[in-house]
Amino acid sequence: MKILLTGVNGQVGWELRRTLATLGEVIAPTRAQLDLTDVAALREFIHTTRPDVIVNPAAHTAVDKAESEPELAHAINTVAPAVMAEAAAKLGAAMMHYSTDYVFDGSKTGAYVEADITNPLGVYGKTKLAGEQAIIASGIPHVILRTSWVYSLRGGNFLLTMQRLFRERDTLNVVNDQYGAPTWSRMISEASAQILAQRPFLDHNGIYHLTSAGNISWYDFAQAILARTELADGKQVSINPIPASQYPTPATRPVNSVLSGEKVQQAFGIVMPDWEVALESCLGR
Ligand SMILES: NC(=O)C1=CN([C@@H]2O[C@H](COP(=O)(O)OP(=O)(O)OC[C@H]3O[C@@H](n4cnc5c(N)ncnc54)[C@H](OP(=O)(O)O)[C@@H]3O)[C@@H](O)[C@H]2O)C=CC1
Ligand SMILES: Cc1cn([C@H]2C[C@H](O)[C@@H](COP(=O)(O)OP(=O)(O)O[C@H]3O[C@@H](C)C(=O)[C@@H](O)[C@H]3O)O2)c(=O)[nH]c1=O
Repeated sequence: MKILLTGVNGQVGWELRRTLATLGEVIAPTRAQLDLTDVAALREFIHTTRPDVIVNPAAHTAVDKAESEPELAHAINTVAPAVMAEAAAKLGAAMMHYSTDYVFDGSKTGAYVEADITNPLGVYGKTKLAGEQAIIASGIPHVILRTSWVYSLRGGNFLLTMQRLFRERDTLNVVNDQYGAPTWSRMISEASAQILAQRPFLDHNGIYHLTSAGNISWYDFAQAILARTELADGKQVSINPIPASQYPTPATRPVNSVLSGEKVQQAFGIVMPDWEVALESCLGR
C-alpha cells in the first residue's frame, strides 16, 4: 500500500509516520515541501505520487486564531481535503481524514454519536465540518475519524501549555464547565493503523468517533497534569476552577463535546483506553 501522509510534523502526523510504516510505503511531505493552500501543487503532488490512500491529519488547529483568519482556516480545513478527495477519485484512491468534537455545539446531554446533528460554534469547527462534507460528497472510499482534546509531548497542546504555566506561575484559573475526553496522539495513530490494516477497511466507509474513554473538564485535566508533573524545588501551584464566562476567548467552545466510541468498536474492534491510563503512559509513568 502506498500512503500519502500530510501534517507529518503535527501531533498526530508525527505518530502516524511511524505506525503507518508497518503498512507500506509512506510519502510524507512537510509544509515546506507541499503547502496545502497551493491547490495546483497539491493536485500535481497527488497525481505524480499516485497513492492508494491519502491520510490527512494536517489542519489549521489554532481555534482562536481561526476566528480572525477564516480564509486560511477554510483553505486548509475545507479546500485542501476537497482537492485531495477530488484527486483521489481520479486515481481510485481512498482517504483517511481527521475531524473534531468542535463540529458539535455541546447542547446534548450525554455522549455524541456520529449521526447527531452538527452545529459548530466557531470558524475552526465550521471549516472542519465543511472538510468532512466535501470528502463525503466526492463519493470516494473514506474513513473520517473525529477525535478530541489531542495532546502529546510535542507541538502545541493543553498538556504542554499547563506544564509551562506551572513553571511560570503560582496560581492558574482553568475552565470547569466544558467537558470532553483528552486523547493522546499516539493512541489515535495506533487506532488509525489498525483500521487501515483491516482489508478492506473501506467496507466501513463513514465517520467514526475516536477518543479516550471517560470524560472530564479542562480543570480536571489540568489537575491530573499537575499531579503528574515534577516541579523544581518542590514548587507548589494552585488551580482555581472557573466558569468559561470568566475566561473570554475569541472562539466559543462547546460545553459538552464527549464522543461515543461505540461505532468504531463495532466496526473495527477498537477500544480506546481511559483518558487517565493514556495520560500516565504518555508521561511515562
Ligand atoms: N489538536 C487537537 O486538540 C485536535 C485535533 N483534531 C484534528 O486532528 C488532526 C490532527 O491534529 P494535530 O496533529 O493536533 O494538529 P497539529 O496542529 O499538531 O498539526 C497540524 C499539521 O498540519 C500542518 N499544516 C498546517 N497548515 C498546513 C499547510 N498550509 N500546508 C501543509 N501543512 C500544513 C502543520 O504543519 P507545520 O508543522 O509546518 O505547522 C502540522 O504539521 C486535525 O485534523 C485536527 O483538526 C481533532 C480534535 C482535537
Ligand atoms: C491556557 C488556559 C486555557 N483555559 C481554557 C480555555 C478553553 O476553554 C480550554 C482549552 O483551551 P485550549 O486553547 O488549550 O484548547 P482548544 O484550542 O480549545 O483545544 C481544541 O483544539 C482543537 C484543535 C480541537 O479540535 C478540540 O478538540 C480541542 O482540543 O481551556 C483556561 O481555562 N485556562 C488557561 O490557563
